[in-house]
Amino acid sequence: MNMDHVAENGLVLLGCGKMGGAMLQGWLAQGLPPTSVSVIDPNPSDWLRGTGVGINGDLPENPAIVLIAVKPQMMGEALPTLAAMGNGTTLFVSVAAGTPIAAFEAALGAESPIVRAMPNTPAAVGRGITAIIGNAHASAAQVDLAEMLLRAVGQVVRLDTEDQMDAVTGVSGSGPAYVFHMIECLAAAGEAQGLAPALAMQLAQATVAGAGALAEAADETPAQLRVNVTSPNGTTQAGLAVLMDEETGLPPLMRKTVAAAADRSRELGQ
Ligand SMILES: NC(=O)C1=CN([C@@H]2O[C@H](COP(=O)(O)OP(=O)(O)OC[C@H]3O[C@@H](n4cnc5c(N)ncnc54)[C@H](O)[C@@H]3O)[C@@H](O)[C@H]2O)C=CC1
Ligand SMILES: O=C(O)[C@@H]1CCC=N1
Repeated sequence: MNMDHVAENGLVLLGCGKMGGAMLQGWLAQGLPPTSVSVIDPNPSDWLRGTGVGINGDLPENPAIVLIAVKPQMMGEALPTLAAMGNGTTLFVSVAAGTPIAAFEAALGAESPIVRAMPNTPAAVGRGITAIIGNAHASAAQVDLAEMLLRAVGQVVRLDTEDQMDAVTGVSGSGPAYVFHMIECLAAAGEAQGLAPALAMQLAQATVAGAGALAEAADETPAQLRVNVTSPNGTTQAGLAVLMDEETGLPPLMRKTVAAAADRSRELGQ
């Protein structure tokens, strides 16, 4: 099974908001024909209308993949729509935070192949990372198919157990928001030091993007890259003394942040 299988048999996207849209944008950019995509969404965006995909029209009888990207809170309403789809070969892939595989098996039948996935929005520019795990009825070929589809929009990692998904959600699913907030805070701190807002934002944005690119490209660890910036008794050392404080700095704050997101993921799964 490959992308041609998806193009031939069709992909149904249930919910095309920020995450569904980010992935769709990536797939279309990778050459998935818009005519092979059918979106179900009561509130299609202008961007979606301009893509040429099918919107709220006829659905393929046995699509290769049904991708579920509605809010976990909307799942109760959305699942009955799904139950009518697929014939045992259709693979269901859910990106919903919290919602366990068991909830889909209850709605779709325990024999349905299901992959639970946690992507993130950098998928829109092909730089996402998605963690996946299949249920007992997802064949190796079907998990491979999900991986191939998601690899079109970034990296893919496979999990050993479903309960890892809560921590993954706290780190990489929600993670882009932490980084965007860091850009906001860095820019605001620059303004507090007298820089004009636009200049402070340009410096903050380029610094985070550049540091991310360097961290990915370099052979050194992030810890070594940090040391490389830090001259003895220099400016970085003074700044890091605040940021790295084990009681008031980023380490306890990041632990609390990721724990709160992971806890919320567990809560959504109840
Ligand atoms: N936004 C993100 O960074 C990430 C989101 N997710 C997951 O993706 C899912 C969607 O999240 P977002 O895209 O952020 O939300 P969103 O609110 O932007 O998109 C949800 C979409 O579902 C549509 N919708 C509502 N009811 C529907 C129904 N009954 N049938 C079909 N479509 C329906 C809405 O019109 C909307 O376009 C959630 O389950 C979330 O946990 C996962 C990883 C990252
Ligand atoms: O905030 C949320 O619940 C979703 C899941 C991960 C990122 N956004």
